[in-house]
Amino acid sequence: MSSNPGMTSDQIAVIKATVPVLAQHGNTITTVFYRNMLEAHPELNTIFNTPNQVNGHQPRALAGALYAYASHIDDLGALSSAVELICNKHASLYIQPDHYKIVGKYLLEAMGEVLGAALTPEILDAWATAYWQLADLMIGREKQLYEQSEGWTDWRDFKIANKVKESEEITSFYLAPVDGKPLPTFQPGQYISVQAYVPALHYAQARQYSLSDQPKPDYYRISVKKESGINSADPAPAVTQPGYISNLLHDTFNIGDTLQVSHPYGDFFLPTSKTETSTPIVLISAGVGLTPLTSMVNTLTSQAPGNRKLHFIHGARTSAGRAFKDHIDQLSISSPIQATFFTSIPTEDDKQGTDYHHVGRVDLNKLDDKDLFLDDNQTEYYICGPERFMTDIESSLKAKGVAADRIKMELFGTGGIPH
Ligand SMILES: NC(=O)C1=CN([C@@H]2O[C@H](COP(=O)(O)OP(=O)(O)OC[C@H]3O[C@@H](n4cnc5c(N)ncnc54)[C@H](OP(=O)(O)O)[C@@H]3O)[C@@H](O)[C@H]2O)C=CC1
Repeated sequence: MSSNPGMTSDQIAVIKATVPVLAQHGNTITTVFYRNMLEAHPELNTIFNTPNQVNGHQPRALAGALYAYASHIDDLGALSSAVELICNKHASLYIQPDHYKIVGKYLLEAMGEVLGAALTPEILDAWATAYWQLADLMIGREKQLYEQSEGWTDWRDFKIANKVKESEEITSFYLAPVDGKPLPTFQPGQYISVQAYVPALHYAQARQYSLSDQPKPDYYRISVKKESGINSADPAPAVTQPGYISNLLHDTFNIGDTLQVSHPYGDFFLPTSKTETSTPIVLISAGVGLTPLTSMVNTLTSQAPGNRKLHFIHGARTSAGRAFKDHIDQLSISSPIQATFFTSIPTEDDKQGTDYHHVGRVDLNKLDDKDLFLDDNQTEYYICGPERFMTDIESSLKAKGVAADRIKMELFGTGGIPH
């Protein structure tokens, strides 16, 4: 049965019939779309991640999103978590309704350019209706998110109040608002966008960084990995060239410098209902994926130090590459939390039991079931790190009998069109 009251059954049938066309031509359509739109509207380059344009990640992701939308046009509920993720990211970039007009125009034109006469007036009409149905839904959700932002509805100037090296590659930036007004709280796990002018591109770029500390009224902390562009461990790397913003932050931004920052957003978070109860929590991260989970652990240990079961599991390539090492060690002395560390490459100086517990990548089979709190069917699992890491850990938890709704993670990007 169709659950799409905004379109006629004929239009829905037409969209479904275009699914194979999108499978074949989707990437070409979105590549042409971005090229034409950014040529006509160069001011939009600040909104889109330029390296992801160059390496084709963004056109592939959009093609995957269009494919998913067409495939589920009669079951829009299946898309709700993807739409929520995208709307949060859009809100953190201050996307406005006028942007949807530009995107709609160039997307439909790109379909025409690539498909030629195969794009009949009937198909074009169905896609125009489908586009605006989704756009209106997203504009509405983004409006709600802006309304919940207590008047903070545009980029806000922040100064770097402190810059602290946390590991070989990760440095924390303490960001304080220039206007000195108290900051809104956020849910641990959420991110902010940080925008800065990139001299090499001659325009600004924005990136999302998870907030890595518990909410504080006077600063937000982000902890940024210097992206060298080498990421051979990940078969579908998010980064394939040196990161413009992460390298600028590490190399040229210092205490006292100004950046533009968005209100916190994001739908991967530990809800207040969990911080205030004693639900057992297992946090599992790899690499810089520990940042949102560090916000969660700091919030949990500051709010409910009592009887909660909390296990922080983290994998890093080396112990020198492990951020917040002393902090987590201190927390596990003063609070009833367990901490388990995996290291891929232990050095001669590393001591097992102190610097690491297990050699290799995070492997839940090396831990006892009781240390994963598997006996409690309320336990929640929060995972963050490279995409393949997250899906592997998810499979491992499911194989141990954990229900899908107790496993939380955030998969950015759609991975393109399935083959
Ligand atoms: N959603 C969010 O809020 C955030 C997400 N992230 C995500 O985290 C990822 C970046 O992590 P980064 O530090 O660059 O990762 P790295 O590639 O540097 O790897 C870090 C650690 O993860 C291990 N690892 C890599 N791939 C896997 C895998 N498939 N299975 C198990 N372990 C693995 C590595 O093992 P080895 O040494 O063997 O390679 C290493 O120990 C990005 O994908 C980023 O998007 C980061 C911060 C916030």
